[in-house]
Amino acid sequence: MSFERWPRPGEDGVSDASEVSREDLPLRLLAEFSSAWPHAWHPVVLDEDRRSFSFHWPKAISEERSQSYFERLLEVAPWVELRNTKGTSVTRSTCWYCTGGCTCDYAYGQQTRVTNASTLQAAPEGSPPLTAQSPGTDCTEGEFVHGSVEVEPLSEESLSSFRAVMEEILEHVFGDLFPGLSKDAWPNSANLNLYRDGRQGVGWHADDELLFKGKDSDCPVVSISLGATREFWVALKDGAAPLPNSIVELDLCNGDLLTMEGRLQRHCLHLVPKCNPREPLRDERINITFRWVREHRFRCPLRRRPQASESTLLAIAGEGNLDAAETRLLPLPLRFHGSYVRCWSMEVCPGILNPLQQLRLCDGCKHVCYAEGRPCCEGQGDWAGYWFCRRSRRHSTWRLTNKTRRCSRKTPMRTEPKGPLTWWIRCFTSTRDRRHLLVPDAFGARPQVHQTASRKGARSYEASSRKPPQLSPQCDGQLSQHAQYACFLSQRSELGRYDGALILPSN
Ligand SMILES: O=C(O)CCC(=O)C(=O)O
Ligand SMILES: [Fe+2]
Repeated sequence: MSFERWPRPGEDGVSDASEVSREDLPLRLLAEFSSAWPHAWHPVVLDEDRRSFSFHWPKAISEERSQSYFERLLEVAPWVELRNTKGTSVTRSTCWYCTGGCTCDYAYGQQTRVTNASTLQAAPEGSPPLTAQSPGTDCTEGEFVHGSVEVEPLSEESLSSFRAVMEEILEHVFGDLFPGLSKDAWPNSANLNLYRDGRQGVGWHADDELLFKGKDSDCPVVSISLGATREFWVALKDGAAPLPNSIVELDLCNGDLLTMEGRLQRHCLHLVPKCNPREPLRDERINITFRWVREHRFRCPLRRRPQASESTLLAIAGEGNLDAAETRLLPLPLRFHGSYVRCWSMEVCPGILNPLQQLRLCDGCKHVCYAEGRPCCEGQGDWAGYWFCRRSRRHSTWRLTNKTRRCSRKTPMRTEPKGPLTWWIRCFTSTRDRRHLLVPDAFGARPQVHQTASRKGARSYEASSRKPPQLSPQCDGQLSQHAQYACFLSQRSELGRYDGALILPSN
């Protein structure tokens, strides 16, 4: 599997389903209508063959605004808890919002529906909770199947505050951040998700419901993230399951905006994985996915009304014609190739990790995240045979970055190694003797031990060498035996510190 792009349709045994080109059937990307095109946007998936696109705009919404939206939604949105099959745990909470008099409700999976918050009646005082609809299947993982959904009675006040926040968010996101989209082309609905902590998530699924015509036509979605950072994965669909080695992952942080467009819902699945239980429990995260309902339900009054044919809406829905000004394609900026998927190992660890990923257990974090593993890349050279996930690698960077900032505030952090490199290895242990287990093994000969320092009751030892260290399986085994051992490796040069460390298991 190549990483700068997914296999083309029909290549490497993948399905040969390709789509009509954007030249033949115009489709404009949502990002092109934003105020920050192209500089702020990072492509996540750019697959012209499959007409599938996803772009990420980090920190599109200011921290202050995001915080305010988050707090208000947490309090006033009519959250409905979704549970697992046995009803023993909550997988996430959701609610559904529509504008413009639409009364469509939203189906999570095959049967369960959540009532449209625009049509919910405020309950008279003392009335019992509403039990919403029949049990159903949510998403594609058995784990995310849930039983009947309880909707608490809502006060008139909280319902109208909910609508007010949503209107404000719509105005800011689409009015300010997408000035090129006329108001008639704004999304007319949103699905909201609340993940109370890292134990909640959403399984592999596609937003391909009939309401959005996601299965057989272009289907734009704009997702915004508020609160805690969570991972987001996208993969090519292989039948009903994700193609394991095609997973593209990124972190969605407070205020980030992500688009999914074109036929992505037809060819791909996405997921918000649960966090590693060994990491601290993450705080709440709210996600809002704005969508365009295009096939209203039978009982919805909008079904009978003629559909608006606003030209920018036609352009992002792939329904414009070749001559219309709004649907005429803009050339993509040079830095975007026609075929690209985001590849973390190329971005963060060039030369240290092999870019070909496999879904397997990470030698760093050992997190059984999905299908007994996570996307991992093998180390190169002395690191051959060790597999690391993106988070293991990021975790170690965080430590280095913090330390570097404290030590030399005036020296900017380098992202590329410059000058002669020195490899450093550091271990924390409560027993002085244990450094002898690690350090000679790592550097072969007798290295110089540079520092000993006390850190929360544990000592830290550092050793350096001009040659990359060798961590033998034997040495790794010794590390694993001692819970206090956390060892990491970094490259430093005279001119700065290379942001490229790898972390080993701390127990
Ligand atoms: O939480 C997210 O970022 C994704 C939510 C999602 O996929 C959905 O609502 O369909
Ligand atoms: Fe989704």
